[in-house]
Amino acid sequence: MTIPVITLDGPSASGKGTVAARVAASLGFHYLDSGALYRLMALYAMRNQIALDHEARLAMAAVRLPATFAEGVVKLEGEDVSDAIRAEEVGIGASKVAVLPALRAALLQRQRDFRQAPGLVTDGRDMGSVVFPDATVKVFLTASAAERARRRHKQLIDKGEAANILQIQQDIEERDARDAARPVAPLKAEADAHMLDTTDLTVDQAVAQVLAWWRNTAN
Ligand SMILES: Nc1ncnc2c1ncn2[C@@H]1O[C@H](COP(=O)(O)OP(=O)(O)O)[C@@H](O)[C@H]1O
Ligand SMILES: Nc1ccn([C@H]2C[C@H](O)[C@@H](COP(=O)(O)OP(=O)(O)O)O2)c(=O)n1
Repeated sequence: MTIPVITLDGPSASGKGTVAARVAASLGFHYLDSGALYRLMALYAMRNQIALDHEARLAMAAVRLPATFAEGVVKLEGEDVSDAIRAEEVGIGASKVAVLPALRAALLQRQRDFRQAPGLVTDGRDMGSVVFPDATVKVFLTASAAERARRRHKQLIDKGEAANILQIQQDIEERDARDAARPVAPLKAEADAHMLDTTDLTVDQAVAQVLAWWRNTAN
């Protein structure tokens, strides 16, 4: 029997990670935040003075990236970088290294290894299109750019970071444009994905909708 996978793809701050983690907890499934891998690569490059477009060096580093994920803690070379990878400039850097085909290829198997019984919930940009094209349920999550900027702004303020909502919206829109325009694994809704616009939904409502699609497919 193939191990079930639920994929959530979509633009920045649409709520993918929040919904995916909740769905995974509710079903007792594993959870993969694929964006964290791209963020780790960006942080690694920034810390080691590797240019964000140095494809050969970054692809090589991706294969043996000394990173671990355990109980919500992300470590790079043994150091807890869970907060560091969430910084806005690391998100922008992640979107830049994510255009490199060799780096994406180097991360592919690493992501597929997360497909473990009893199942996996994963979020990113190409989970349903490239990494798990045979996923049981595919969801494309969206929200208006203004609502997404508001959410990211609130997240940063709650963490005690200074943030300007207009700057955030501009960064988000630039990042989405780059993620959607790249030739390899661009951000786009698959024909077989369920569309979920969360602009006017609560987290509970979004989670309930994904679980309903899962139950319809699994039974
Ligand atoms: N309906 C909703 N669905 C998902 N997240 C929401 C919703 N409403 C508000 N949020 C909030 O939006 C913020 C951004 O969500 P996050 O999961 O980090 O997005 P992404 O992984 O797409 O970047 C979180 O603080 C989350 O609680
Ligand atoms: N499967 C993925 C996941 C992320 N990326 C890239 C593109 C995104 O702009 C960055 C950061 O992704 P992440 O999901 O962590 O970002 P957000 O939380 O949605 O703002 O990584 C990707 O190309 N493919």
